[in-house]
Amino acid sequence: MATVPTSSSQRVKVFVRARPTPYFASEFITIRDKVISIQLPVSPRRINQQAREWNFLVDGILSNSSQEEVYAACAHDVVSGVMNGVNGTIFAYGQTGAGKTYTMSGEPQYRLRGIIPRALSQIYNTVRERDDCTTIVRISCLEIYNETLTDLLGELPKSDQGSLSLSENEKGTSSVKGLSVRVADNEEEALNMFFEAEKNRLVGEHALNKQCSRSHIIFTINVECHSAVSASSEYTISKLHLVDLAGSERLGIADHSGTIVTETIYINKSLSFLEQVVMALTEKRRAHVPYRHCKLTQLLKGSIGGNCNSVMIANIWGEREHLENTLGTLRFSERIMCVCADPQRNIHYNPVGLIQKYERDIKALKEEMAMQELLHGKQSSKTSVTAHLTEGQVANIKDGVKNYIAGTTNTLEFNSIREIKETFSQFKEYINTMKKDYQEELSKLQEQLSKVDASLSGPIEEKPVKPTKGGKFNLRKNTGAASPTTAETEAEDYSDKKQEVGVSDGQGYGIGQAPGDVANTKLGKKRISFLPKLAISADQKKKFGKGQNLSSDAQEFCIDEDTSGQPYSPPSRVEAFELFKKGRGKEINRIFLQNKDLLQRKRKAAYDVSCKLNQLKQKIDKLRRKLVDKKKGQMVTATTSDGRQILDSEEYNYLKELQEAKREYKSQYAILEGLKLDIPYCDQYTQQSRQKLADEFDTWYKLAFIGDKPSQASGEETSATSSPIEPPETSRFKDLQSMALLQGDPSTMAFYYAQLRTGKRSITERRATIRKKTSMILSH
Ligand SMILES: Nc1ncnc2c1ncn2[C@@H]1O[C@H](COP(=O)(O)OP(=O)(O)OP(=O)(O)O)[C@@H](O)[C@H]1O
Repeated sequence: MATVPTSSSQRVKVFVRARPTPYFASEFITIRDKVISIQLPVSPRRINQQAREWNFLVDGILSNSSQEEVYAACAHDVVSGVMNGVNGTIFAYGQTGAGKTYTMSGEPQYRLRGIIPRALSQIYNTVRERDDCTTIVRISCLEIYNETLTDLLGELPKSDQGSLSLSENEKGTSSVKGLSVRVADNEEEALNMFFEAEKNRLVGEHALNKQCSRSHIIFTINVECHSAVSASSEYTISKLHLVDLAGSERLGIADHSGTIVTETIYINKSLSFLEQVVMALTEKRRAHVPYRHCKLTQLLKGSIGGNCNSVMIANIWGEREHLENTLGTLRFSERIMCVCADPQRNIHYNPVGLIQKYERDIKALKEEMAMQELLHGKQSSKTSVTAHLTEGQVANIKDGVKNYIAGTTNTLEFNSIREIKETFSQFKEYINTMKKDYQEELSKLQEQLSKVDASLSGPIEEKPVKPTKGGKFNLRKNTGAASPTTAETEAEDYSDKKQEVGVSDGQGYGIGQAPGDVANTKLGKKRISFLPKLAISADQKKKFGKGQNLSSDAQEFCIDEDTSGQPYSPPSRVEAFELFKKGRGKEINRIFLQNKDLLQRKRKAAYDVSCKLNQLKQKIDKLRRKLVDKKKGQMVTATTSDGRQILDSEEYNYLKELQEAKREYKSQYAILEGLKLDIPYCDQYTQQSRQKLADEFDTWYKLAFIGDKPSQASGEETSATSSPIEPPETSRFKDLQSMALLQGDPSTMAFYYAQLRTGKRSITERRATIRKKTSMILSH
């Protein structure tokens, strides 16, 4: 005999409910806690009769218990399990008149309602309490009478209904073709269905019961739960079978006639098949369980034990005349308690989620295979199914590396050796691209520097030249290797021209030895133009006045064909700067404007991309909301009869659009990241060229219009020129001032000009600083 599993959660549970009666055979039936003992009376006609006593241990004995108590003991936990996705079965077994229908359906009074209406109540209470879950409740009710299936909730009257047929899917689960499965949105709707089924069920009169059920009734509640808070593709579908079996008494066919005989045959048959199924289920070694012998066992396949919570209520009628039937019911109880159970949640996946899950599984398996191949040295680039990463995978890795470098993420995930390798190669590619960009920038910068240097007589070490006899200064050109092309060419030119001061070098400066005829710097003497192509007009000259305050050096650079000997004053810095930009500073000004323009374009592009990203974000949010709404809508309508969710074309389009928007968002985000990297870089170049322009202008202006005083050369330093190098604070301040000038605030120039005159800056030092800064940026 099969043994009863120790834990009640691992088997079918049994509760005995005794119908109240004033004639309870207490001398033969004893109830102690969970044990019920039956002692059959000794028959006086039998000899050598052994004492006939049986003890049955069950999960609970409900004697004189209210409907509420019965529900709490037998059904509450099963219904809770159903709400969590675990199937449940509660069925009443017992002889006619023992109270099965009273237990399952109850009486019309609310207080006396049975397990089915109470279960519906518990289900809807739970639905109301849960706001993290969207629940759909579907109801069906089936009657098995004489091996014929009847839909008790069918639209057509019983007489017009064709017979329903049973079918089995590939998993072996039985279903009834054509059975109505109705969605009940609330408790009231569900109770209406229950009452409708009660009304339609077949009831006959029996000697022992005026309202005798001549059929088995299976009332089924399907509960489908979807998460309302997460976009999980997972959901549960569970079913609760509430079964009111026909009376189990073994009545002799001879006791009846006609219809009752047929009914009795069918009832007896189906209940004995049920017993056989139960017996088979308790035998661990038995491979075949005879479910197919009758409709009842076919329909209850998998609902007794297995993965569901099963409870049997054994209804007994404890009067002396029913002792045999009571004994039969308790014996069946004992057997069914040996049926094992392993309750499990019924988790399902919607089709899209399922595809995604399969894709993930396939990917994981491929990676696993690749790892195995690699570990066993069998990696073959052509034969292996995982030989190459897909374009999408490579793009993902590239994005990951970019984000990692930009600091938007701190982790990189790998699923395989190939991904690790690809990540390294993406890093390498990134570094190479950066290196190339920097090299290009470096050569551009060097080119710019050499142009500027050339415009300032090449990479000059400007040295105060010893005053000539006339006390004039010459600029000596350094023809060293630092800027060979321009400088050397020019040096040759100058040697051809005997390096005469005052001969235009095409760059604005006159260089070389001063010819004897310009040794004197008296005003009114003919000078070579410092701005050869922008000769100062007569008006300008008038305005500037005559250079009486100019240094001898400035006088040298200023053109003045007017030899009237009138006093001469320098132009304002604003005016001079305009002239400078068109002449000597043309190239550096062009570079500065070019850098500034590039910076502005990058900033504008970054702004445009940010706007686009915001729009995309809004679109994504909107689509997500639409999908959630759609999903909720689907729960009511878009489901198949077996409870599977259908993805309609609208939802599919939303998903597609969402995917597209996400892809676009990702690519725009990558562009923005690139721009974010570019902007500081361009900004730095703009600042540098701006600074360079300001510096060159200062130098030019001082040399052209103010000049080093001869006293400096002779060692008579003034306070304004006492230090050749400005202290850093002054330098920084000056930088700002120059910037203010360049940013178009000329009204402040007088002030800045005065400030500038307080210190003298070394051009060589400034150039060295610029070069140092440049090399720092490039090596960064
Ligand atoms: N626990 C109970 N308390 C009060 N009345 C009960 C109880 N059990 C059964 N009865 C009464 O006994 C009668 C028979 O009960 P019921 O119809 O539920 O039996 P049954 O087992 O379903 O019989 P059948 O198999 O013939 O349908 C009913 O009138 C019912 O009200």
